[in-house]
Amino acid sequence: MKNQHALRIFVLEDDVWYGSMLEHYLSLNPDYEVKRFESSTAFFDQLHERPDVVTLDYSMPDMDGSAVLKKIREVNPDIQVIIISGQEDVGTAISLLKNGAFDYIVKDDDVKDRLWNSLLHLKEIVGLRQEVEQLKEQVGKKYDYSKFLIGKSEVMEKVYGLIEKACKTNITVSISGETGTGKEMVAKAIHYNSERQKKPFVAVNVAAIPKELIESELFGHEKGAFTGAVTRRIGKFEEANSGTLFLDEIGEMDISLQAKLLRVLQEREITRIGGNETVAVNARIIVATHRNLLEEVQQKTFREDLYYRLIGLPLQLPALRERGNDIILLARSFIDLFCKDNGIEKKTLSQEAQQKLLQYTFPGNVRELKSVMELAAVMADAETVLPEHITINTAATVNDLLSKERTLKDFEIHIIQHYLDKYDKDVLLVAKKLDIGKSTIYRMIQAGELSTK
Ligand SMILES: Nc1ncnc2c1ncn2[C@@H]1O[C@H](COP(=O)(O)OP(=O)(O)OP(=O)(O)O)[C@@H](O)[C@H]1O
Repeated sequence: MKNQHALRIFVLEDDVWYGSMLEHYLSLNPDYEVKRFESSTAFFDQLHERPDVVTLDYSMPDMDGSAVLKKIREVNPDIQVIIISGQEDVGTAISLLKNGAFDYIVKDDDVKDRLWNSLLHLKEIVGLRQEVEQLKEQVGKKYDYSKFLIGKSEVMEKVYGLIEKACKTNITVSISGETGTGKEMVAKAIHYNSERQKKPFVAVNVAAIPKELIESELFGHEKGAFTGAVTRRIGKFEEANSGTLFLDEIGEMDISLQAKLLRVLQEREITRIGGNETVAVNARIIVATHRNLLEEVQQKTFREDLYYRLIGLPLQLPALRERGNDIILLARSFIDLFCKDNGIEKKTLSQEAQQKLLQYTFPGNVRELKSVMELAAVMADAETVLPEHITINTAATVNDLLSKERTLKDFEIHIIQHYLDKYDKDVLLVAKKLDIGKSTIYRMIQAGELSTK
């Protein structure tokens, strides 16, 4: 069976007897896989197999040792080379070591021992290097999904799976989700974990730019293209070249501009406003919307052809209220972050405060939770955040309540809960305000449908 962690050694030695001796000797170590070559030509033919180490006879008849070393380093600088030389020549040895040889061993009586020790040393280095590579890979994974994006719920795990797929190719990604669910963060996670990570990530919020300016913002303009265009300006498409262009709130794009965007995406080139020259576009596109674009297509406010161009890999971000215990993970992380940034002592989240958070529907999603937790960290004087430190914007709850389709029973529960929250859990007052029997409320509390914490 092949030993996955074996050190792969190529022995390049024209002296058959000497080479066989080295091959036999090194093969005694079960952690070494040894291959022997008698000519440089045969050796270079097999170099694509990427040995970890080469033991190189300095005086090969078909190519001199320095040239072999140079060529190996050009092909793959990770391959370590141990020179084995018939003569002790300090000048040559130094020059070879300077040029990247790992060791220089003279063919004398000690050659086997020295080679053995040198390889042990090297194996340690190669092992460490592999370990570093593996750790880097793990850190890389952690970087995107746990440092940036917090959440372990099943729904978020699915999102991570899609992000991983999106990172591997240039496919257009369309992210949808309510406001504050982390659409921009996801777009960044994709960019910074894709091959384009070292190139620019350029975000444009389509809704935030006046209609008249968006075209020049995206495609740029030439000097004098319109009043106020005093200099030539490149647009976001050009700025994001080789990188990623994130078009946020794409559903807000004016229908006439949609036609222009479609043309750019089809032809992969832009023309700056007022210009004739075309410029190739190589930006990866990620779009986001809080709207249901398919509905917009049906209502003819979004072009169907553009919709199909942009849909690519659809990634639906769940609302915070669908992420279960992620609310607590996020809440804790926001408190920690806030305390750290402001140099105040760490605070913990009491059980009751956690319950209060879990009962709220967070229409503003993660963004809202973040500001609620920052305020809570300020309000809590001691080291524990209690329910009274958590200020929930009840007006938003009503809006959210009515904007969602629910069963009548669900509406009932949410409305009564909203009133209980608003009136400090005063059941009698709530019963009076809603004109319902207090026993109805008590029964629902007992059934666990309502909370008085
Ligand atoms: N999973 C997450 N982990 C940590 N922080 C998050 C997460 N999701 C969102 N956030 C934070 O919530 C805030 C809102 O995120 P972001 O701006 O990405 O949301 P959005 O969906 O793009 O919002 P909008 O719809 O308003 O454009 C940011 O401060 C972001 O750092």
